[in-house]
Amino acid sequence: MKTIEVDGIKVRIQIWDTAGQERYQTITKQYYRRAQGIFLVYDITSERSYQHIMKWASDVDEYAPDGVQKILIGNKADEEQKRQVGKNQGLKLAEEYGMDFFETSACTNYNIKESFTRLTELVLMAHKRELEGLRMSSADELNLAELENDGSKSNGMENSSKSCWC
Ligand SMILES: Nc1nc2c(ncn2[C@@H]2O[C@H](COP(=O)(O)OP(=O)(O)OP(=O)(O)O)[C@@H](O)[C@H]2O)c(=O)[nH]1
Repeated sequence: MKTIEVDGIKVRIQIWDTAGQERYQTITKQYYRRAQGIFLVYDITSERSYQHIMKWASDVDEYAPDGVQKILIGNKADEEQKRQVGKNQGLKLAEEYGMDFFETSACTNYNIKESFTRLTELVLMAHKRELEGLRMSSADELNLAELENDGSKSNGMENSSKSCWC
């Protein structure tokens, strides 16, 4: 659990670090279901981990809720001398997936706060959009109900006037 401040609002976030190893995949997938935001993390010193992002992204598509917010992370930015994945490769992949992208370092703390703040911001914005959507659709339903009501009133009047004619 961590409390961070986004646009002056204190937000308490719950962070889960899922296991990357194949043998834990069955358990890992269960965590996706309740996630609101997901970091897809590769290691900039490992081309292989970058190639694996596609697999992670398709798992997320399959198991995470529709509106889940995602950010691509290239971690170990402090290990420049061992770099195998260019920053442009990260940016390109993130663009393909329509995600934001950060290079980070858990060692030096580079971009850690920034990426968590951004993901939280995206989750909050998505939540707000969802609430507005719900409010609008319930307003539509009310309008429809009113129209239907009016319709039945006018029907009623027609009927009552008809009954007068008889
Ligand atoms: N230099 C450097 N090393 C890092 C960084 N982040 C993690 N490491 C190291 O990388 C190794 C793996 O880190 P983990 O946090 O276990 O990686 P993980 O992806 O969670 O691994 P799984 O638990 O198998 O999913 C450890 O030795 C860490 O100390 C970083 O930003 N820079």
